[in-house]
Amino acid sequence: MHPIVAAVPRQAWRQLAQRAASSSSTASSAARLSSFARQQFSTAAKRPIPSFRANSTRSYSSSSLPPPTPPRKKNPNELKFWPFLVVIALGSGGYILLANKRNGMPTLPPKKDDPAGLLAQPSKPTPTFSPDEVTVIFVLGGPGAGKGTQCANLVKDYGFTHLSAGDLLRAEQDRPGSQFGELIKDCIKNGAIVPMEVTVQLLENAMTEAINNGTNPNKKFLIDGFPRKMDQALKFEEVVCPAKFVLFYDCPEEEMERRLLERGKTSGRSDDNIQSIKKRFRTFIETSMPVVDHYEKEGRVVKITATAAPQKVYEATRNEIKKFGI
Ligand SMILES: Nc1ncnc2c1ncn2[C@@H]1O[C@H](COP(=O)(O)OP(=O)(O)O)[C@@H](O)[C@H]1O
Ligand SMILES: O=c1ccn([C@@H]2O[C@H](COP(=O)(O)OP(=O)(O)O)[C@@H](O)[C@H]2O)c(=O)[nH]1
Repeated sequence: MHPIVAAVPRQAWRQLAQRAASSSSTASSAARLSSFARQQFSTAAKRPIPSFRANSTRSYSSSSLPPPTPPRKKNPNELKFWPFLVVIALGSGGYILLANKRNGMPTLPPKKDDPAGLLAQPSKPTPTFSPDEVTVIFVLGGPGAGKGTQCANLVKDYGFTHLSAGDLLRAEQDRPGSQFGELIKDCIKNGAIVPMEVTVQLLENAMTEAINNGTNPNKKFLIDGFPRKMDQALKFEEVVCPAKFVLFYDCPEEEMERRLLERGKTSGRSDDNIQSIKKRFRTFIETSMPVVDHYEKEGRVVKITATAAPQKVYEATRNEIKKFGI
């Protein structure tokens, strides 16, 4: 039996035969069709439906030819191919037209001094500051973990310059005429991260100023609350200065929340309220912790438990940074 014949559902054949019987002008043609259908069902039940894949190499000899195909009723659900052909034809035509048009367009002349086009690729920038001359330590931890408190201690004893990314952003937000004021205000209130270009530039400017005005002769910087997102981390180390290591203050959320609500009584900060605090915690977990994990994998994280009293946390900090020659 022909594969298409075998694949026609039994119900369809029956309907076909019945319709033919009722509409046919001669009873004999209806009977012929009906008997043909019966024959097909009985053989179809015995023979498996041929699989095109299994028989793809088989050739039919004339003796094994399938029986004559019965008249085929058009299936209203049958997939129409002509719309696909039209789409393919139109697409190919459009492509050819475009390609021909481009052929006539002028192209950039090859550079004489760069025949291989290597200079066309932007080269990796050299950081503004060399880590051999400038020491950068990133200070990370959740909001309220005590980063600012510990940085103040380190400044006193080690002569670091403390640059808080949050403080720099708040100053830029309040600077008259700043084009980023509104954006920064919005981000801080919602605990979101300000686009890295702004923060990286503010930090680089502050470092340059501290080095140039002689307030930081030993060129040691604590960069507090930064980087809070992977793109910032990569960008800063690429264009400004690679960091020596990361000081990470680890503190549970309940404790940080308690500290921030207490700080909020006097800080005047737009984000030291419970709604903003919750958003900041979320950003910290989702966006900033991956930065810590990244540096941890590189063996560049000094992790300090920040739940004890400030002085105890500071002692732990001193002990740990000794290991990095500080
Ligand atoms: N170890 C600590 N124990 C209790 N309170 C602390 C501790 N460290 C800091 N604080 C207080 O918690 C609040 C948040 O500290 P801060 O240093 O401003 O955190 P961060 O810079 O990480 O946001 C401040 O009010 C600070 O005085
Ligand atoms: O690199 C940074 C650092 C801070 N912020 C924004 O500044 C806010 C306050 O940061 P800060 O470090 O001053 O405070 P913390 O949340 O650590 O208490 C953050 O929630 C962010 O909205 C930012 O966008 N990028």
